[in-house]
Amino acid sequence: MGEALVLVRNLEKSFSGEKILGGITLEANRGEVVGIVGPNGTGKSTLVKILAGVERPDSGEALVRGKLSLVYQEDYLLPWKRLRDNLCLGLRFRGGDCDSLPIAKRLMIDRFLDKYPKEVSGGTRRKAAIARALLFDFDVLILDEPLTGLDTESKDTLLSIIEELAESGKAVLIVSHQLEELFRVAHRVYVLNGRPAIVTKVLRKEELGKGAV
Ligand SMILES: Nc1ncnc2c1ncn2[C@@H]1O[C@H](COP(=O)(O)OP(=O)(O)OP(=O)(O)O)[C@@H](O)[C@H]1O
Repeated sequence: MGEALVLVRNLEKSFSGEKILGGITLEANRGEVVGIVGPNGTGKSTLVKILAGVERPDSGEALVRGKLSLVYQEDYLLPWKRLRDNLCLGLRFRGGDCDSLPIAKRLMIDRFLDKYPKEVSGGTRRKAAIARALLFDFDVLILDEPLTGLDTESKDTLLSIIEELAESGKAVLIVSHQLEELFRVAHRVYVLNGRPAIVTKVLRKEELGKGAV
């Protein structure tokens, strides 16, 4: 097993006195694609925000080793910047060249690069948010509902990219309700359930896709 790049131990979080996360423990290793599934409101996005450092846990640990790139459930594209400039935020930060963007071509959004976010479809905005995250330099990629709104070809492309990232030694953590697609790429899937949420099942590669949830 590879080195753990995401480590969550006994993580607890309450909002307004109500416990949402009731002691979550999970990990994602170098070279792994790990899924998190669970009903609406279980606390999956809260877990992602704690890993990102934008929410503070009440107790327990949530660690990311190395550089993190993240796609939130909301696209958070800057409305006053064209897609190209949105995509290039990370690249320019590192002094990179933004003229040719192969990832935009691969995700089939290259013809929209001169448009503003409000001028393109929801699926195109989603792919732009994903492309922006992929253009950062990272060890760990966390994707919160990346497949929502994507057409079949775009989903297939994104799943191929995710597999390649894992093969190149990144850890990829995906929150998704799209179980069939998630199970195609995940090495392990954590099932969260209940209020407060706990991990009720861990599905391994060999069990995935067999109606195990
Ligand atoms: N900042 C906050 N303040 C108060 N309550 C919050 C806050 N953030 C999340 N919650 C509550 O915590 C619960 C878990 O929300 P969260 O968005 O993490 O769930 P989720 O599993 O990602 O849901 P979904 O599948 O619908 O995306 C919800 O009841 C939500 O209203």
